[in-house]
Amino acid sequence: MDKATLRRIDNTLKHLTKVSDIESLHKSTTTLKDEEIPNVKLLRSMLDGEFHFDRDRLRELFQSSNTFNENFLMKPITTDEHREQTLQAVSEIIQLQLVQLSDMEKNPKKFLSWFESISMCDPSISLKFAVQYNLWGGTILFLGTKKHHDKYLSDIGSGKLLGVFGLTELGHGSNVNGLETIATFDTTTQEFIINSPTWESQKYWPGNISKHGKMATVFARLLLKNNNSSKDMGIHAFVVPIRSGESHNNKYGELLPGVTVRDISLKSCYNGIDNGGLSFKNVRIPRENMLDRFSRVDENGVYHSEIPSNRHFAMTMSVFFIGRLCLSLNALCLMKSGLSIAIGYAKNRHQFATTTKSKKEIPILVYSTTQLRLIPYIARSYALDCAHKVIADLLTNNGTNTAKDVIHSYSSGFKAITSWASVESLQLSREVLGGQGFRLCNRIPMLLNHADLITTGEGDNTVLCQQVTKFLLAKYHSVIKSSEPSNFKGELAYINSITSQPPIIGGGGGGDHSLTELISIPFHKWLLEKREYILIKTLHSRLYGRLDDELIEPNTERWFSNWNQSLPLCKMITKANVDRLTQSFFLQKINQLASSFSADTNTIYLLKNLCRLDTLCQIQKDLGFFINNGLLVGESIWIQLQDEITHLSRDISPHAHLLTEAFAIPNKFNPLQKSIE
Ligand SMILES: Cc1cc2nc3c(=O)[nH]c(=O)nc-3n(C[C@H](O)[C@H](O)[C@H](O)COP(=O)(O)OP(=O)(O)OC[C@H]3O[C@@H](n4cnc5c(N)ncnc54)[C@H](O)[C@@H]3O)c2cc1C
Repeated sequence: MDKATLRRIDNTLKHLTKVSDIESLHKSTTTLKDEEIPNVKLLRSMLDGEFHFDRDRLRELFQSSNTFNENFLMKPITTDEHREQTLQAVSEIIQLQLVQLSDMEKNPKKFLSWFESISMCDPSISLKFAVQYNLWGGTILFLGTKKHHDKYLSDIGSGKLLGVFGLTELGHGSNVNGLETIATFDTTTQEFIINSPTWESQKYWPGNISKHGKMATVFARLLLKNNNSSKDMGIHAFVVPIRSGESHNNKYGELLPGVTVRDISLKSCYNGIDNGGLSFKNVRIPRENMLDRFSRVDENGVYHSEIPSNRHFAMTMSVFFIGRLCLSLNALCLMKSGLSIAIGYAKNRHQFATTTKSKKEIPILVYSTTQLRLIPYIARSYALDCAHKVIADLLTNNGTNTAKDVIHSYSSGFKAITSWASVESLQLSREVLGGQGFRLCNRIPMLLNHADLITTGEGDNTVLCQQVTKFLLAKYHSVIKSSEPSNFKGELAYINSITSQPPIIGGGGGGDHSLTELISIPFHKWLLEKREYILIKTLHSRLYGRLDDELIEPNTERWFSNWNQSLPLCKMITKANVDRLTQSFFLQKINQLASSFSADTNTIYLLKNLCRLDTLCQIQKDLGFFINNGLLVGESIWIQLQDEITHLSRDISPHAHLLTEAFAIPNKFNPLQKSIE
């Protein structure tokens, strides 16, 4: 052990002897009494949910197996060593047999819970699963048919057949509809011929490509002969073998003829994943390798499709919502991990005394600025955790009844907002650790880099916000132009019951908001609903013109110009939508817990305060909007709001360590805990 680590252990132990001081300082700043300590077991049971046994088995594995030691944080290791360790970790998780690949479809709640748990260790491990199960396995499961399922799924699930998901190209990332890779059908040999016609058309970024992958699902433009020319049928997915079986020189096999691979090598994160570039020259695959759930090519080269050509691409892409939700949970888990470490540090790190006379330095968690850096994000973690659980319930209980466009919107919006929140919180956690926050062994900088990737992976957040907005706008437009222009349904049904005045909660009088009102959950709900509605209405009138005015034709230059000017609104609308859903879903889970046999009033009280704090913080981020629209009034509203957030954070802070203890991050991944052991 190096000297610095020993010093850290020593300091930590010293700090631990001062627990009573910390408690007394906290006591003076809290409104909760000692006997009102929340029940950490109850909190943990809420977060772990119904698959808590599976989660515990994973935690035991991470704690006991050396494969899960994060060697790359302690000393330089080679990229190859990291990649092999990641693969070994994947294999040890698979051996537990906690989920089946088919659970993505049959039991998404179980799959999502499992995915969040595997996000606790080195993030390369969960991303390796995202590639192997969600992307490579997911394309076979969701876009393939029985023949593909029978042939591949079992070996993909067991990790025997490692694969690649080749969608993104060097030239096209967000705009995947512009891909250039080509699949032409040869009727004489009954084969598709795969080609990368340009440098930009190489598949770029796929994990498992540089080293481990044997096969790939390749998204390519299907070209079919039409008299003497060829007709572009749009983007379709094909299974393409890329490596041979084990060879003398290489246990992962040699590249097959016509396949070229480039290694992307070191990145700022996920270095346990072998990302790379992949291109094809006249690679032939049999006709049955086309993933034909939605469309197929018969032996005469004739195309058949279940769905209209203009919907084909959207349908193909819509099956990936589960992968996006997994990454969202990944970001959430990184945020929880960072908060666990930062709270442990802030509770034990002492700087300055309260008075010049006093020799006793106080824990930095007592400072309101430290509380404000961490406690609102603990609240956000609980709120987003519960929201993801409600979405998982919807997917599992309603199955196909939950409309695809709703799920696409949820997965896109929540992935965007959760990953942005994760990056923000990890940056603040890093700052709370001061200089220690730069040491890789303390995990925070590593977690931050990984959370950052999730803002881009599985769809760039900014682009996803446009998709959420388009979904909401279309719903709004269909009602506005209908014969019942005020009868909103489904996702917008909340608009029907928004009152013009806020719910009256002991009113403040004189135009100011009373404290009761400011912390009132129904008032928060009203504010969130109003914001989303006003934003959608504003964007709608910008794009379509006023109702009695000329309509602006969609898909025209004028439309694009308006749309482009309005893009900042897309981010605001997505945030407003996700915030409204988050509050509603969080309350749903709190109420569920409150009605359970084991619930106690103190824990429920604390959870409701977390809900209040989370919503107030989201409102504060958009304060200008609320004031400008007359939803929040009074000259001193800005300081009232800040004070309320500060007070709530202060009141919750004595329980911060219990709240993060309930995240149950294994000690191995908590550097402070590790040194105490
Ligand atoms: C570590 C890693 C692993 C990956 N693994 C895989 C994999 O296994 N398989 C795979 O297929 N892909 C993979 N990807 C690719 C990933 O999905 C893409 O990086 C992502 O979709 C974004 O595409 P891009 O990088 O080309 O960015 P671009 O699309 O070029 O975006 C660049 C910027 O332009 C902005 N922008 C683009 N279009 C618009 C618009 N219409 N309006 C406003 N702004 C816009 C974006 O917001 C972004 O800020 C991986 C990427 C990384 C980094």
